[in-house]
This record gives sequence, C-alpha cells and structure tokens, in this order.
Amino acid sequence: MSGTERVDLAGVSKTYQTSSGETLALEATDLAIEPGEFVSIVGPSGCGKTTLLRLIAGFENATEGVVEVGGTRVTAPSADRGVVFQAPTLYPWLTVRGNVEFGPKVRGVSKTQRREQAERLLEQVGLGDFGDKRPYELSGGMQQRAQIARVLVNDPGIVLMDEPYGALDALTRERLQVDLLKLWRRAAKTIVFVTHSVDEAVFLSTRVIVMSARPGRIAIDREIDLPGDGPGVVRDRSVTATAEFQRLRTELAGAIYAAHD
Ligand SMILES: Nc1ncnc2c1ncn2[C@@H]1O[C@H](COP(=O)(O)OP(=O)(O)OP(=O)(O)O)[C@@H](O)[C@H]1O
Repeated sequence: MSGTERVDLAGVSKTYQTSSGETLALEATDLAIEPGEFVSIVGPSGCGKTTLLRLIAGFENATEGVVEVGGTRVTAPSADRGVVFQAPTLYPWLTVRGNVEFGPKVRGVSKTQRREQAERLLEQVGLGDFGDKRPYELSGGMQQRAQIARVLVNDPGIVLMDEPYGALDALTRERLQVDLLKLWRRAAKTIVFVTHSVDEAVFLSTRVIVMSARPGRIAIDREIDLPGDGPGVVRDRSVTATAEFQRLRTELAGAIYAAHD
C-alpha cells in the first residue's frame, strides 16, 4: 500500500509513570502528516522523539489527546505502520529470507507467494544473493537492509524509523540514505524518521521537525526544498554541497542547540 493515509495528532501528550515519579515526555502536541511526506524528527536527547514515534506506531497510548491514521484512532500496533529500529531485530534462527517471509507467513500468505514477495524485496534492498545467509553472517548495514525488507514486505503505508542508521559507518549510512530515497520514491510511502543527524534529516526529508527538550514539544516545523527537487526526483549526495543545503543545516542545527535550554 502506498502512503495514502494522513497521520493526525490532536492535543497528544505523554506522561510516563515511574517509581521515582512522573515524566512528561511530550507536551500537548498537534501534528498532521500528509500521505507521501518524508518527515524527520530531530532534537536533543530525551526530547521525546522516540515517544512520538511509538505513539504513532501504537506501542504507547497517549495520556491525553488522540492519534489517528486515516481517520481511525490508533490504539495498537498495525502491519500498516511498519517500524524499523536502530538495532535490527532479525530472528537469528531464521535465514535472511525466512526473516522477510515471517510477516506474510503469520498473515497466512501461501508459501509460493511469500517466497516471491521476499525475493522481490531482498532484490530491492540489494540483498538478492543473501537470502540463504543467517543474520549474523551479514554486516550491520546489510542487517539493516534486511530489516527494511522485512518491514516493507508487509506493504505498510507508513514506515516509522527510529535512528535506523545510527550505528553504521558514514559510507554505509550515506548509501542506505540514497537507497531509502529510491524506495520512498518508488513505493510512495509516508516515512517518519527519527535521527540525531541534521545532515541526514535535511538530505532525506521533505519536512523536518525540531523538538525541544523537557518537556518535549515541537519547536520548529520546516519544509525542505532543495535545488533540483521535483516530482519523482531522487536526491543524490551532491546536493549537500549546495548553499541552500548548508543554510538549512545551519538553521536547524542552531535550533537544536537552542532547544537544549
Ligand atoms: N518507558 C519509559 N518509562 C519512563 N520514562 C520514559 C520511558 N521512555 C522514555 N521515557 C522518558 O521520556 C523522555 C523522552 O524519551 P524519548 O526516548 O522519547 O526521547 P528521545 O528524544 O527519543 O531520546 P534519545 O534521542 O536519547 O533517543 C525522557 O526523559 C525519557 O527518560
């Protein structure tokens, strides 16, 4: 499914109850994400980025307010909202292909069909020759690709990614960024992407949200328009050398520093 459903947060706040008291992780927040947007969320550590993502995923319930996807209230996780975490959560006892087939298998997709789907997705993420390997035989970058294939095979309209490339070396990270942009263009998904890297956020996104710390709230909501952008265009890393890219990066990095206080 392409990202055809709008994400809507209305007055959403989150307070965690802990043994040492309450933590207001997210102040009452209004946010609408249109189908097909690529939205990155940046901000200082502990500002509620993961919390916001988990609320959209349905892993957490809002303390106040309502999260809706396509006009339906989110109360639990759903296969239509795929989640990619920083640490790949592949099953070590299954092959890479087995991992990708797992979701369709649970949904009762026939063996031939799910094999076909898994092969197609592995091909798409550049792991066509690695289906028979076990996850531990893959590099970190390849594991993350496998993880993305495992999420995309369920054809979610919305993909929620929590620092997916945080643990990878710079070169692998840049490659996976461009691959992700290609996938996003091809599949027309809605992507919500949490990162600590302003460079990554500006390069990938159509929109960047800067959150400020304690309690978390949206400080800046910025459309990103880079030279060469147009319908169907996949950005390449050369855009990072443009004056507009540098200007946006400086502006948003400054906003994050300001959001620390
Ligand atoms: N399950 C939880 N129980 C209690 N407090 C929590 C829980 N999850 C998060 N918090 C608190 O909520 C606040 C926001 O945390 P969150 O993980 O959403 O921030 P973050 O911006 O994603 O941080 P980081 O960038 O360090 O990953 C923090 O103060 C954190 O300690």
